[in-house]
Order: sequence, then C-alpha cells, then structure tokens
Amino acid sequence: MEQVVTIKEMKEIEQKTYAVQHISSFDLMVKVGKEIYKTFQKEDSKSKTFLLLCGTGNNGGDALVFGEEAFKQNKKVHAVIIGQPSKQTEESLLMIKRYQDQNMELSFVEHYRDFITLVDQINHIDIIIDGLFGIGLSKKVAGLYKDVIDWMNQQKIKTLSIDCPSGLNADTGEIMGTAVKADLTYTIEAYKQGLLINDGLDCTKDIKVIHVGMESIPNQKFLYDTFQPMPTRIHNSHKYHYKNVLTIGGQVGVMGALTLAGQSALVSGVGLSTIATNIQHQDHFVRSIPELMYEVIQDQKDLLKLINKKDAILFGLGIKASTPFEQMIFDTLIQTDIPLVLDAAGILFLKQKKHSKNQRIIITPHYGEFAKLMDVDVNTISQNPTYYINQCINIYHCEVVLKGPSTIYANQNQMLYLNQGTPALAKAGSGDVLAGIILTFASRNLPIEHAILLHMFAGQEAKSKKHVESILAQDIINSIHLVYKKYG
Ligand SMILES: NC(=O)C1=CN([C@@H]2O[C@H](COP(=O)(O)OP(=O)(O)OC[C@H]3O[C@@H](n4cnc5c(N)ncnc54)[C@H](OP(=O)(O)O)[C@@H]3O)[C@@H](O)[C@H]2O)[C@@H](O)CC1
Ligand SMILES: [K+]
Repeated sequence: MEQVVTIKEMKEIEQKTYAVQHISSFDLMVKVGKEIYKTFQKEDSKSKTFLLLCGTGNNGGDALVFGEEAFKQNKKVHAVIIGQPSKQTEESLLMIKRYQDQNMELSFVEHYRDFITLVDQINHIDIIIDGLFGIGLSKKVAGLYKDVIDWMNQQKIKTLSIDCPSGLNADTGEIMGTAVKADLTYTIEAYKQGLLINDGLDCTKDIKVIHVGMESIPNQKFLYDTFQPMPTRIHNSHKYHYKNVLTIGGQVGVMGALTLAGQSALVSGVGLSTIATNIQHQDHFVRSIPELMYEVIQDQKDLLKLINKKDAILFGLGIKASTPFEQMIFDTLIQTDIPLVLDAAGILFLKQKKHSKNQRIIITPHYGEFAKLMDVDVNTISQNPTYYINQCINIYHCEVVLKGPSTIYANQNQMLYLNQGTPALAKAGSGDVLAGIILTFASRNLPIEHAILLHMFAGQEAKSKKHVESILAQDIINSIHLVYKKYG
C-alpha cells in the first residue's frame, strides 16, 4: 500500500532523510530526477523531444535532472526556466550550471510573449515535463505562470508532471487559480494527499509513486486500491451463514432508498435482507424485489422483535424529517451490540452525544452531511478532511466512510483513501447502494474498504456498458456480480 502524506509530512520525510542518510538536498534532488527518468524510460522509450518547463524551485530542479538524463541518451531537450532568476534555489542553480557546462539548451523566460516566441521555434515536442511547482506552491497562480499552464493545457501534447500537477495544492487538492491537467504524474516517495481529494483526480490520469529510498514516518494513511475476493462459500451452509441484515428508515416519497440498500445487501452477498419502515408508511414501500423481506414497525416492542438475530443494521435512509419514531429507533439501536451503519439522516442523531453501548458504529456521510455533523461548513471540511475525520472518531468512537472523489475510510487504527470511483457514482441512489454493500460487509465482518471498492468497481463496470451520464443506481447493483466474477 502506498503511503499518503501532507506537505508537512513530506517535509518531515525529507528532513529525516537528510539527517539519517547524510545526503545533501542537491544529491537527493539528483537521485529523484534520475529515478523519474529511469521509470519514464521503461514506459516510454519512444519520445525523443522533451520540453522542460521549470519553475524556480526544486520541482524545476527535478525536471532539469530529468532533462540531463535524457540528454545523456541523445534525446533532444529544450529546457525553459519560467520566472525570476533571482528566486532560483541553490539546488536548481547548481543544475543550471551543469547545463551550461555541457552546452545544453536552456532558456530563461520572464514574459509570456517571449515564451510563445520560444516554443513557436520548436518544431516538434513529444512530451512536456511539468516542473513549475511541486509541494512549494504557496499562493494562487497568476500572470506568467497562469499563462504558461493554460498554454500547456491547450496543447495536445502528453504532459508528465513531477510530484504533482503544477497549480494543484498538494495538500487540499484545490486548483489554485489554474492547474496542469497531466497525463502522467510521478509523485516522489509517497502519494500527496492533494492528488486524491477535491480537484486532484481531475488534474491527474496516471499516477506513479517514485520511490527513492527516503526515510519513512508512521502516519497510518494509505492509498487502498486492491479488491480481495470474497471468502469461498461452502456447500454445507444455509442463508444464516451469510448473515441476516436489516435496513430501517423511509418516509413517503423517499422509500426507494430502502429497497436499493436492501437489494444491494443481497446482491453483495448477505444471506437475508429485510427492510423496515414506520407502519404509517407501509403502503409506500417500493416492493420491487421479491427476495427482500418487508416489515413494519409500530413501536419499540416491534423493533426489538425485529432486530432479534440481526447481524447488522442500517438506519437513516429515506428520512426527510426526524420524528419521535426515528428517535426511538436510534435510541434503541445504540443500546444494542449489533453493528450499526448510519447513513443520511441517521448520522445526525450522533450529535445528541447520547451514551452508546454499541461498540461498532459506521457512519457513511458525504461532505455535506459530515459538515453538519462536525458543525462546520463544507469548504472547511474540504480543506482538511483528515483532521475532521480524526476529530469525529475521537468524539463519536465510530468508523467513518467519507464519500467524495476519493472516499476516505478511517477507523481508530488507520485511514485509507480509495480512489477507484467514477463520476458516474454521483447520482441519486448511489449512496444507498453503497450503504447496503457496507451493511453486508459489516454483518459478515469483512473489511469495509472492500465494500467501498466493490461499489467503485461496480460503477466502473457499469460505465463500460453505458454512457456515464445515464448510469442509475440499479446499474451499479446489476454490475456487482461482474466485479465478483472478475476478482474470483
Ligand atoms: N531537497 C528537496 O527540497 C527536494 C525537493 N524535491 C522536489 O522539490 C519540490 C519542492 O521544492 P521547493 O520547496 O523548492 O518548491 P517548488 O514546488 O519547486 O516551488 C517553489 C518556488 O515556486 C514559487 N512559487 C510558489 N507558488 C507560486 C505561485 N503561485 N506563483 C509564483 N511562484 C510561486 C516559490 O516562490 P515563493 O513562494 O518563495 O514566492 C518558489 O520559488 C518537490 O515538490 C519535489 O519536486 C525533491 O527533489 C526531493 C528533494
Ligand atoms: K509539477
């Protein structure tokens, strides 16, 4: 599993590396640039002409080392330093000197018109190496840099970004004014968090981590993208072997959510799935799935009868406004020891901070729901989701599945980023499907990260058959079996 780091953590890794390995920052930069070139060569030995666009920091230095390696292999290298030469770091100045000593082509550009004149003189470019900014991006991109980045994005030329696409905040994944849309990103030593959240996924296609043997820090945050097959079903079994789950919620107009979740639970492998609602709403059940059990609850007595022998319960779907009925459901469920998945309206009941006996509560908010739970606005969560996830775990002693471009799953021990989703999943009902899958995995004590990946890969399978705009939650459910087939 690749580690995920913030800029601060990456700087700690660098400092630890200097201290432990007695390596200078220049030598580390050279090591990085060489390794990046070596990896690139293995993947693309055909490209012959390189345009290096370098900023004044060490990200530009990495690009210059890359260019020197290419030059050694008789590739055509056009290196351009963008910005004020007075800002050049010591390390990149040393690289510039090496270029000059070897009579390598190197230009300095401080005005966009000079940049255009320069690139117009190059008759062919196979690949652009983006070394404008890495983790040192400190403000909104404007002026010359903005113009150069926008120029890059207009070209139909393959772009390799070093460390992260320039203009993308490597922590928050926000586009700072403008950002490179990279075909390839070679990120150094560990995944930068910004590649995974907010705009990160829209600025990058292929990402590779280039390991150069830097020191490690134990931060327990990882990228998780490998789906594991389900345990093999045994012949000598019956439906209860594969567990018995219950989904409670529903109000008039939003009852389909229960059916989607209950069906997803079945299709993802649970033995028995029941959906239940307030007796007042029973006529509104979406009874489209004959394999589901449909139950009604009038009072706590009914509820206690219903939850008997259930292995996991999902609560909160299809509730427009909470009433004493939903309060009774929540109050009862937190006094049981049945694993409880809270989604949608169910999540906000936690805010009452009632004493809970339940040892396993998994919440599955999107950013909006999570912001409400944590009493901040969505933008504040987007800026630093991991901080608020840790806060939430400390306050509510729950596991968190924060649904976003990359979904983040965290428990007391670790934080996993799952980036295999597709924008097709951004549609009504998709979250209900995920909740149902998580319910199955919680009941069978299987890793929640695999439930999330199952949902993501099912989205990808659906996308391979239908246009991304037209995929419905039903299509995700109908693609779950394809993921199981593929992964054995
Ligand atoms: N030994 C090492 O350090 C190693 C580093 N490595 C590599 O170096 C990268 C980090 O290098 P870095 O710290 O020099 O920062 P970098 O990303 O090049 O940019 C800083 C420059 O950009 C400028 N600037 C920023 N924002 C701007 C804006 N919006 N508009 C205009 N200017 C802006 C900023 O100016 P300032 O903020 O000072 O005004 C400064 O001049 C890292 O990602 C990795 O690739 C690896 O090789 C491993 C070893
Ligand atoms: K870059």
